[in-house]
Amino acid sequence: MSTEVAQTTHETISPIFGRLSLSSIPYHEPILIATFAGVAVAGIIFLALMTYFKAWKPLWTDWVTTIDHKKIGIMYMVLGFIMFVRGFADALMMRAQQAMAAGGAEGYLPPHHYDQVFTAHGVIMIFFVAMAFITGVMNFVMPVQIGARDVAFPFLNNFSFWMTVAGALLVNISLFIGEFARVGWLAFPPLSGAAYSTGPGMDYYLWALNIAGIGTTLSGVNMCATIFKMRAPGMSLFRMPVFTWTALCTNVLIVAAFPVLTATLVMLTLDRYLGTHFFTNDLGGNAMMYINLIWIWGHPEVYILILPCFGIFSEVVSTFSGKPLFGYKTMVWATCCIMVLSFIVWLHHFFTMGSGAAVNTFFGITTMVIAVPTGVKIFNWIFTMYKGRVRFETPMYWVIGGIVTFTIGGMTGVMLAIPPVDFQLHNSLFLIAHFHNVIIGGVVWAIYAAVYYWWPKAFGFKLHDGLGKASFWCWFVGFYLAFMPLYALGLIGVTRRINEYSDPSWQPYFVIAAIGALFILAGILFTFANFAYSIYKRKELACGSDPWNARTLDWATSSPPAKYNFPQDIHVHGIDEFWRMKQEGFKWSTDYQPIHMPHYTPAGFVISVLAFIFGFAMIWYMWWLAVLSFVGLVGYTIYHTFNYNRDYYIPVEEIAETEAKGNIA
Ligand code: HEA
Ligand code: HEM
Ligand SMILES: [Cu+2]
Repeated sequence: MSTEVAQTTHETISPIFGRLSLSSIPYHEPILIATFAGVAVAGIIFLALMTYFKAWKPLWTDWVTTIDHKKIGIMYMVLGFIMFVRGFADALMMRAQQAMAAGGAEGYLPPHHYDQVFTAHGVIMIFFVAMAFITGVMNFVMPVQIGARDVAFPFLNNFSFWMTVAGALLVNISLFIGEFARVGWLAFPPLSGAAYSTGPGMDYYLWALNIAGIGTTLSGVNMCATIFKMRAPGMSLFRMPVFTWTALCTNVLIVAAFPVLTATLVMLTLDRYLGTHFFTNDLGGNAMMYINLIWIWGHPEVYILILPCFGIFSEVVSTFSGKPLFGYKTMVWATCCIMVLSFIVWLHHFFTMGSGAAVNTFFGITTMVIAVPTGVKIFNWIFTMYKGRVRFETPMYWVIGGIVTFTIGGMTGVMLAIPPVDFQLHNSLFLIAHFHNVIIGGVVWAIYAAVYYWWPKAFGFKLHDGLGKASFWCWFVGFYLAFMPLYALGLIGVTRRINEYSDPSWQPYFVIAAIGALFILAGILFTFANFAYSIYKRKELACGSDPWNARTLDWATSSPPAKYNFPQDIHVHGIDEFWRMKQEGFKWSTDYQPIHMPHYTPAGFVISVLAFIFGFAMIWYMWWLAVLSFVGLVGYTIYHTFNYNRDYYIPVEEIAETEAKGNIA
């Protein structure tokens, strides 16, 4: 009950501001004040630059209201990089704290702050970095790969994006107004329940993820519909590029798994706000139910992240080896197998919680079985490179480094899948090393590969190769320095989520890990420097529409693609259609037809702003504002359904003019 919460915290709830008061501003925390000052200065510089360059109007008309899948894809990437800076700052803070706090030293982060930092890091990295990145790449690439003009529901796509931003904003606002959760990234009850997590931190967590989760689910529906209904004529399922296949499997997983997350978090929200007892020990509730439900979503979630990245590996490997992908069909079936298997392994996250030997054995074996289709993929990539003329450009560096690193992380995953071993390693730093090993090698570096690979498609010029390779080497060395010591520490029994430790012999490992994080910082900075440098030198780095001599339809468009993607419909005859077109000396004809396109609309943005206000009001118990914003949200949504002016035709003259200019949008 809310009264129960109020009783345990002795909070006073004002009718206007709810439980928000001046004491919610953490002005006694110097780190937060400094961060706030930094963010404020950066914000003022941003506002000034936007005004100076008169960029507000284009920002609104070309980006905020856009329903073009390519622009939405780019906006997801921008969100991902911004949130990555935040998540990585948290990581640096943890690395610094653990390097200092040995043998009685307390370091500089008190426990209540440290706990918020690792929770925020985990939540941000998974939901707003990794998810934003893969959704961004899928948005940009998948529709052009299947020869479509846009996704199936373009408005919904814009709405999904802004809902994700609303969730991300809530997490970040908690830095300066109130606090964030201190419960770990999956918020297990009873710790996350009303009795043990009293302040607003846990409510920030719930509303941020509830709101962003709606965006993700709808985006999953949208992408599935796009792949099923929008493929160019002739593109049967077994002619789809492998990246599109992986996007399909990932979005099927999203549609199947995210509703479970939403339902679970809604039940926890009800426990906290209305005093229900889904996950309490009293009155028939069961906290173990939460553990099961959250992992029934959580395990598929890690494959949601990795599958599109396997798709990126596949596209880059075959392009840079100058060969068709080895074993296309086995690659597709391996992806489908992983998709199905990912739903029957969730219990490996809590072998130690008393399920018994038979159940543990079952889930241990199903988990190990996933190594088989994953191994198929690794060998397919190796055989694609074998006897190919491999070109070692930056995207290929990330991919080869990524495959090697991911394989090591996968192997340690298989070790964790052995229940007796897991009894030793569960919740140790070995586990932390395992998943950073698969996520950084498999997901983050695949995203870097994708950025370096598709950047020329998005903007018409390449990123600088030397800076790209410098970034890669710093990341590569940094990763191994930062995470190999954690395997060693985990094996000697060091647990996760500690902010200090008494045994000084652990300290050298933590110091090495901190140095590794600094190398990673250099790797990140090299890529940001590369963005700036390459934009500055864009004339010199300009390239044609097919700079890598690629094989799939995404490269058949101009760079950047016109807003309608393709001037004519494409008829697909096989796998690697663009390669075939090039062999046959394909040229677009000048016989254009008007192209049917959707209008831009501010509706997605407006609804998401209202959702953000609603979330904020719920977190702070400002009931009047919650009711008002919710009514506004529903009202505006209904109003939007009466907007009949949704589409238009691009006239033939405009297409001819665009194409004559060399196709540039
Ligand atoms: C992208 C994310 C990702 C991926 C792809 C994986 C992949 C795998 N994971 Fe991991 N895992 C996480 C992210 C990921 N994991 C996270 C975030 C957690 C912790 C969450 C938390 O508690 O906070 C976790 C936790 C976790 C646990 C729980 C441990 C514990 O809490 O005590 C286990 C246990 O079984 C496990 C196993 C595996 C296995 C077997 C794979 C396999 O899919 C790997 C398969 C790949 C290979 C094996 C390499 C290539 C294969 C070959 C070259 C063929 C030959 C190989 C063999 C014959 C072995 N993972
Ligand atoms: C870039 C370099 C990174 C560094 C240096 C880093 C560092 C850390 C550290 C120190 C912890 C706490 C470990 C502990 O409990 O003792 C942690 C936890 C975690 N990290 Fe990272 N991380 C990085 C990137 C990422 C990425 C890219 C992701 C996911 C996409 C990620 C996801 C997580 C998660 C889910 C946790 C667990 C949080 C929890 O315990 O609730 N990290 N990381
Ligand atoms: Cu798992």
